[in-house]
Amino acid sequence: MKSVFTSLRMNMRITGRSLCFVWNASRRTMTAILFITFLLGMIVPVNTIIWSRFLNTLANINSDDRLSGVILWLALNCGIWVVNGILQKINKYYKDMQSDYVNLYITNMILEKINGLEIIHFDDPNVYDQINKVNSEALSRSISILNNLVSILQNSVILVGVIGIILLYKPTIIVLLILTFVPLLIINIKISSKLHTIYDSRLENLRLVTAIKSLMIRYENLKELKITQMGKELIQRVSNTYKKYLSEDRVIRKRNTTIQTFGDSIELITKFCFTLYIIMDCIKRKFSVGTIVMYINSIDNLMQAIGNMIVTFGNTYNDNLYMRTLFDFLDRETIPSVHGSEVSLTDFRNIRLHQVCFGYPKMDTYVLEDINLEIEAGKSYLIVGLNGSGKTTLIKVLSGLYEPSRGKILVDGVDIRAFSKNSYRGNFAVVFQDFIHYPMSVEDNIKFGKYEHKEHTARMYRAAEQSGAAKFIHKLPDAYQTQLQNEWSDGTEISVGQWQKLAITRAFFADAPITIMDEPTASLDPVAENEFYMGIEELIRSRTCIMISHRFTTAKLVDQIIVIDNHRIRECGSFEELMCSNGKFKELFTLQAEKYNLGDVVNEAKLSTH
Ligand SMILES: Nc1ncnc2c1ncn2[C@@H]1O[C@H](COP(=O)(O)OP(=O)(O)OP(=O)(O)O)[C@@H](O)[C@H]1O
Repeated sequence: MKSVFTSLRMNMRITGRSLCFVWNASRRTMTAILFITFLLGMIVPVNTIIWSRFLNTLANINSDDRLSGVILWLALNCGIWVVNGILQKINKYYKDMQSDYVNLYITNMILEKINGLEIIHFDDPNVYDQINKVNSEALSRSISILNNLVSILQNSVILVGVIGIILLYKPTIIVLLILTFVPLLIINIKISSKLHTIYDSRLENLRLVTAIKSLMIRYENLKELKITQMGKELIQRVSNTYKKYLSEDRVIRKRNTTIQTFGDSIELITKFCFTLYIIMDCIKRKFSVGTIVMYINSIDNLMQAIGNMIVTFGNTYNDNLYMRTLFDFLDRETIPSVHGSEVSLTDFRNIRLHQVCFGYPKMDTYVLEDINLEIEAGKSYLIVGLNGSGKTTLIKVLSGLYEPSRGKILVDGVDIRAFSKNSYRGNFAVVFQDFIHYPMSVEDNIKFGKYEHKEHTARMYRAAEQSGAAKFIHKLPDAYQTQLQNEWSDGTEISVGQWQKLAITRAFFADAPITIMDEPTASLDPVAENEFYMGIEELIRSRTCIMISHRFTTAKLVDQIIVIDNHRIRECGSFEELMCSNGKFKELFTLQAEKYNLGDVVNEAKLSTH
């Protein structure tokens, strides 16, 4: 019993919060809907009375002068239906508009929340399930919540009206009728709850199916899919998942249809019994035809209103299950990225990582262990190490995307936890390995590096010259205005290396105090790579720059090389120092130089270190 009350209280709380959402989405439209719905609800009992008057007048007709009374009641009845039709149409218009407003309101809140989440939240698969659910159902739930609200209001008004009429006749009928419907209400709620649990358990698998479907229509995936001919296998996997649920759904639907048919039959039999009782009783008490019809219609309306209310409560319960997920998601605790003091690194002296350890969630080992490192303003760094050694993780921690699990990061002695995350991150321009391909124009792809400087078009041209992107951009159909990607009208596809040049240009455009590039030349041809490094010499000298690269030709350009091995910093020093120390860097460098037949470079390095 206690759990029923807890559940009821929780549902009422959720319904209350949902109503606030609907109300806040557009108060004006909602006021119009409430007013019209109230009028529509009033029409039913009023019309019942009018119709009974009409029948009574008709039954008593015995001279011509009574005909005008009949016509009047009939005209009133007709007028009510016309008004009813007009109000229904106006209400539909407002309801459609309000559903859109609610959808927009909820979608905005979801997106704001997603935007406010930290990367660490996205390491949890439950977050994806939650986001997928709240996103995909936002529109249908907005419509449903609104319809339920309107239905509850309209049926409440009808109930009050017809209960008023029936009270004049026999109050006990109302109690009996309501009792008949209680089991139906419970069955309805049970069905909704069960369905929700079943659908919730499918979320991750359905998300996977959606991921496979979108994978199959992504342009960059097509070539590999055609060569490997894995399309059929992917279709099979999608189809198997659906088939599994289809057979589950068949059983559920069969059972629900049986229960609902049984419920409907009970409802009809109850209605027949009450109608029969009223007719017999009214004849015995010598009531007029109009009055008998009025009571029968009232019972009919009352049953219909209660039936509607039950369906609506079932739907509301269902919506509440969705809204609970939504509210849980919106209430997820996040530290606002603007929390803390502002920081600008335009004239910082150093950033120090002090005994920093970091492990991703769900991992019981550290990816970075005991990192002690000093990044000095104006110097350039190269981070090298084997795959998976923790290089990218180091820059994610350094740029404030993840907080260290242990240890601290200090800017000129001040712990970065004192700064607002947004403000601290704003000091970095980072070219990640998996940079974004914005489905927009070249100009947008560059200016998104620092959109508050979007008016600085000369800076965009300069950045494109520095990165070496300007040459290919000029050859595009609309140069900087060219829409990128084939899947959009007038879209142009560019090569992987050209995308990379755009990502680099974006970082240059940002002109941040610290520039970080993770494998910036991975997709560039040797000429482009050479041009790139010649082009960035000035950049490297003019600001703090950190690069990650497996190509050791970069090593001589930078002030310091940081060697990460097995999640720890093993060596740190200039090219000459590391070549002297006969450590990991020299081993890797020699290996690469020999492989690419760069013997001269090795010899030169050997000479310069002696
Ligand atoms: N989001 C994540 N969640 C869990 N583990 C992760 C995550 N990102 C990376 N890792 C793990 O952390 C380790 C270090 O990854 P990282 O990307 O830092 O390596 P890297 O040195 O940059 O490698 P590469 O040279 O291949 O780019 C790897 O073992 C990787 O599997």
